[in-house]
Amino acid sequence: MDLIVNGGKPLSGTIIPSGNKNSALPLVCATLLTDEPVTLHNVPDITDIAKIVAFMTRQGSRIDWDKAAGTMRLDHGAFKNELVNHELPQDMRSTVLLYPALLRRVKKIVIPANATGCSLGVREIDPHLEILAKLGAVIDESEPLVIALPDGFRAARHWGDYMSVTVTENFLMAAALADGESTLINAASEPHVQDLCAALTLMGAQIEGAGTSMLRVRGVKKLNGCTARISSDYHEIVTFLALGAITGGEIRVEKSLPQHFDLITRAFAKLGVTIEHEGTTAIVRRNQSLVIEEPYTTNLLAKIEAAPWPYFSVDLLPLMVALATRARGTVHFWNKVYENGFSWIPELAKFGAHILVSDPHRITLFGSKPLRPAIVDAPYIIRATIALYMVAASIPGRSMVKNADTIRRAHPRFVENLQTLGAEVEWK
Ligand SMILES: CC(=O)N[C@H]1[C@@H](OP(=O)(O)OP(=O)(O)OC[C@H]2O[C@@H](n3ccc(=O)[nH]c3=O)[C@H](O)[C@@H]2O)O[C@H](CO)[C@@H](O)[C@@H]1O
Ligand SMILES: C=C(OP(=O)(O)O)C(=O)O
Repeated sequence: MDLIVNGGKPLSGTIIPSGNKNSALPLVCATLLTDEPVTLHNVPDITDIAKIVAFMTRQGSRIDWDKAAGTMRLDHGAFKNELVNHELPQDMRSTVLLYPALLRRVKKIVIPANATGCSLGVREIDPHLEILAKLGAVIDESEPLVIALPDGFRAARHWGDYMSVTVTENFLMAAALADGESTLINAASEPHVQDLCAALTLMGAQIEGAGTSMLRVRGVKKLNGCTARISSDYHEIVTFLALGAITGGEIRVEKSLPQHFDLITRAFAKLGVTIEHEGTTAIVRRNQSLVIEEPYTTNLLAKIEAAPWPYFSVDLLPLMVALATRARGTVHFWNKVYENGFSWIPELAKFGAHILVSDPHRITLFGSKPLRPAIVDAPYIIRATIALYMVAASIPGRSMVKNADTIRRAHPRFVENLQTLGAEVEWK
């Protein structure tokens, strides 16, 4: 579906963000590690979650999802210990998060070729196979790849090549039920990884080091049911603040997470935007200066660089790129993670933005150039699609972001939320 945008109006109002997709997905997958019922609050009504729920339901799980209340009760007591069909959910990275629980339950799984997620980059499967093998899985290198878990998970020490979010989450889930103490060095520490640590702890797991790059897990025999809450989506909080700034409106986002915002606030400041926090409400006031900060060091440009947490998040980078098209000055963006992180820049240029792509990881953006409405194609990258919408929303006239459905993978009621802020936008 396409987004039809009549831009140029300031967006103002108050938003309550939904739950973070990247917290909700590992938490829903972790519930499969126990036969006791688990209740999750603040579950976002998004297509990635719907796909996992459909898979679990086909396997016999009982799942009651009150979408309006955001509450989900999962009971895997009747989950069949053979796969009904061997198709795992498609076109989403989080399918990999089913591996630890499925290995325990069905002992052998075929790895789908397309657990690749969005098109930000090649999404490697090797680090997943490596960690699962360390923890006791056996990889059969036939075509297609098959992983088996003949004797349950066993404890291990592993030092990953890099801080991978889903590899760390798979380590936590497998090690929680391994026989002994496991260690992961070079672990990811994103807020969603911290959420999974907290939820597994409520289920009885013994985890030390949550939020750091070294995790220690003492395996337990069994995990129990619990009630856990999914955190507000910081991607959504940043999206709405950036939308206020780019359109010149005033937006307040409630249930924000100020403890995660130091560097995010700093990135906004580099683009001439002040973000205020009143308790758990984040605020962008109307008519921000949108002047890019100049470093004191000569011959340097303002720079926003994204890398694994606690660096600025790669998933937020497109939102800052969009904002910079309206800011006066020049800024350098560096995506240290994904080799296709800027593949959508030619679409942004269709609005008239001036951007020099230095290499697949780095761009220089010359801001405040005259922009015009355009018809652009969305990439299969959630926040790059939102970034294209943001720019369209800031330009008077009718633009179209084609094939923008990818937004629904992570953001429920996105268009409805925009409309409450006064946006003229609709799905077609
Ligand atoms: C469901 C989920 O939670 N998805 C998120 C998760 O995906 P995911 O867990 O797939 O992302 P990883 O952290 O594994 O990183 C993705 C890719 O980036 C490359 N890489 C990453 C880090 C690094 O230091 N060096 C490096 O080369 C690797 O090729 C890797 O395959 O984390 C990504 C990085 O925050 C986010 O974009 C995704 O939204
Ligand atoms: C990259 C993302 O998701 P996935 O890892 O599922 O592709 C994302 O949420 O931006």
